[in-house]
Amino acid sequence: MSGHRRVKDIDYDEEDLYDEVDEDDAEPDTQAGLTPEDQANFATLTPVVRAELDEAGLQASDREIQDALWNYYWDVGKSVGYLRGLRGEKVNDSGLAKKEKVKSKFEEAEEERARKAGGGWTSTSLDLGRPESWFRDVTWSHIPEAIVGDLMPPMYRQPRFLGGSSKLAKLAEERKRKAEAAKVAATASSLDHLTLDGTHEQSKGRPPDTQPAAKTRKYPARRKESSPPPRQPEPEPVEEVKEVLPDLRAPPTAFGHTLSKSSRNTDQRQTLQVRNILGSSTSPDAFSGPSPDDVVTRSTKSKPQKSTPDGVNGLHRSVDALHLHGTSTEQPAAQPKVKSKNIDVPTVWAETTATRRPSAAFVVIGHVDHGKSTLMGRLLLDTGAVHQRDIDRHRKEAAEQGKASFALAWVMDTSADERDRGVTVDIAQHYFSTDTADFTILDAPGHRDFVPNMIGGASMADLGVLVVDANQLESGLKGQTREHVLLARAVGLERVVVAVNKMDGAVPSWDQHLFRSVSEEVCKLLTDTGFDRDNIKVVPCSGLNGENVATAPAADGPTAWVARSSQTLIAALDNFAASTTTPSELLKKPIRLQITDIFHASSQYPISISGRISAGTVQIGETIIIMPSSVSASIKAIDVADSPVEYAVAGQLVTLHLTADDVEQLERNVRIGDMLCYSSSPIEVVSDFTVTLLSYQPLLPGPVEVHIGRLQLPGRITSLLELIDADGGTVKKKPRIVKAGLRAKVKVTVDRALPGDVGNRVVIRADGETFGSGILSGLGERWVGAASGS
Ligand SMILES: Nc1nc2c(ncn2[C@@H]2O[C@H](COP(=O)(O)OP(=O)(O)OP(=O)(O)O)[C@@H](O)[C@H]2O)c(=O)[nH]1
Repeated sequence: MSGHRRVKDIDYDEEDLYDEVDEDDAEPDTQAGLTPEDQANFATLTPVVRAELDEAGLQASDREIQDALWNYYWDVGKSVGYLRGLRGEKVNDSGLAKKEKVKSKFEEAEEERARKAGGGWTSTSLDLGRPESWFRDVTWSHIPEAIVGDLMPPMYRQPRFLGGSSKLAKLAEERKRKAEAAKVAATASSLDHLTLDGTHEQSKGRPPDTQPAAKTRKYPARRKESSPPPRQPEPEPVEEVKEVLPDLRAPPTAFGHTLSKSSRNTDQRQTLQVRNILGSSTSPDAFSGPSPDDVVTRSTKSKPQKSTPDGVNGLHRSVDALHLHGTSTEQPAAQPKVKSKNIDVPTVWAETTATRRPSAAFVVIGHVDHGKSTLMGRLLLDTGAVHQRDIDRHRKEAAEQGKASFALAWVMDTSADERDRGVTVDIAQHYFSTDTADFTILDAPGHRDFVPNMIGGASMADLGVLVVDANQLESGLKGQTREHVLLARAVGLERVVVAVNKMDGAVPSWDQHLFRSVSEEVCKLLTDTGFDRDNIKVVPCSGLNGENVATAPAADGPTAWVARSSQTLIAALDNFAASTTTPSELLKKPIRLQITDIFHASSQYPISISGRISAGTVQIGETIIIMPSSVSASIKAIDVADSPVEYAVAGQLVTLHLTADDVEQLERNVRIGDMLCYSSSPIEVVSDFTVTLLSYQPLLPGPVEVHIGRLQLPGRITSLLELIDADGGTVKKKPRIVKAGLRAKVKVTVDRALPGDVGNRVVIRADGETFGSGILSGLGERWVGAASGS
């Protein structure tokens, strides 16, 4: 249990704010910190599980039952199953007949390998499970590599739950495990096939000419992270040759030898030749260098670099950046020249204001399943951004999976994972236009496991659309409705449209009283969190049926009051878009863009990144650097809302198509959360900073997660500097603890290089909860390690 969780459970009084806190005395009460909903669930479900165990003639303590319920998200069946398993093992331990467990092929292979390796310990001898499963239930993110390398096998059974792992995390883990097992099997079989010494079995599947063609990877291939450096494959153990079979096949090619790295490869000459072409005759890995094709392509492409006085080719500017920050680990590459039109963007932008359509980006927030994705699918359908035939296709596919009601949501939830789970995982970005304005939708996940993605999405938005299920307000107020509202304010959003959704499902349908009470409660929550009442618009609607989304509902029947007195969701958005402007001073500042996505947009562009420009302007042909690595690149093309433009300004969400002489170097050094800037005015890269924040939970020095937009870093609160009042005046220096609801200045140290500016919005989280948020008010020591922070 982390320090923060302990602090949450401390029953302290005002005195404790300034006196010593003995953490050892602060033993948690296991029930403390539970929401009333959790407690109600325990109260109702514990007897149900007990009854099922009684039926099976088994006993369990309340604590065991509740631990199981907590872990399995109140799933009675799974909890009973777990506890039965637990009891079954105890019976076996006490000497009764033990059931023979049928071993999977994977387990058998693993045991065999362990036995051959001669280790004194096998996974079954102590029944510890496989090493990769020891920490499966532990929701550690960001384990420093050094620690991972030193992990020792625990000499006790790793509990199968109580690690705080969520159901979703388990699902994902299970899926990943299956995929890895399939990959291992596939790799093994293809390596068998490449063992060209006559010892392998004949293929048992289809003959080669009937094997399905390998799938080629199609663009766009969006990636969430930059490509990891090529891994050195581990040498495969060479199996004993037991029986020599007649070799009926053609001799292997040199490439085949190199690929299989067979120790029985007799054609050393050919293999060496290949390695020489690759330029690494000493390399143990044939793929650690560029391919022969790459070598040929590069030799025909490479031209001598021109050095220009303004440093457009990037060399001296990048070197400057290296001196300034000491974070780059590699020499910056000279940039290919991309022609810039040298547009005076701030002036042109000001001159064209009158002719531009209003535009805004909004983040869709709210509790899980309150209908965010469905409502956005509806908006896209009703504004013509997606076609009815696409929805029909989604409906058919969704119906095949027994999820017909998710057809509209599938417009937003495009990944297989999201569709399987029925929840949004990452931020989806879509565009639509109304008669008067252009919009970008950032659909945020509602589930608490994906709050970091929600923070990233909200940081890119001009306004929020809070979707509330009219019939489930309570669950939302206890869950992510409240947290999302808090975070939306924390990242600086000031305006919000509340969509009181699923009004069709109210009893009675479109109940006006229900709408009034829901809107009053939500408005109170918003104003209590700091939103101005004038900046809140509330509309009743049904995303599923489309009533009051793009068009007003029927003027008679249950929706008559809506048609009479409420604006549509689109009208509310149009109003806000009309008042969305970017201050002209912001355009004159140096460029700042936090990278929120990295991908290959097309074969034309080696690497593309997207994000919101928070200050300054960019135009085609400019050379930029990416911090903390200081790697430089040229802007080859720019897209705004999927359309090509010549320049873009602060406030816009853009995709920049980048190029560099050394694209691999660029790819290696760009990561989500990095900042794009000019080398002439680079962002500081620090290892600690001061944040002026409002605390939502009691704060003590200890480990935390730092969120700045899409950047998420492990770190720790190293000191509580002072408590302050609303005007920033000092109330108390060096408090021992910051009570929830107080303002404070706090020093935070991060474990990786942090590119940051004073004024950035910072969210501090720990244990999956938000502990405070505020503004970066002081930069600390410059980061001196590698840019990756490893
Ligand atoms: N009756 C009714 N059901 C709706 C409405 N909107 C959404 N639903 C249903 O609510 C369920 C959840 O909808 P989603 O759109 O996936 O909810 P979400 O808020 O996006 O969920 P996450 O992405 O997981 O946060 C689906 O079964 C929808 O069909 C509505 O207006 N009326």
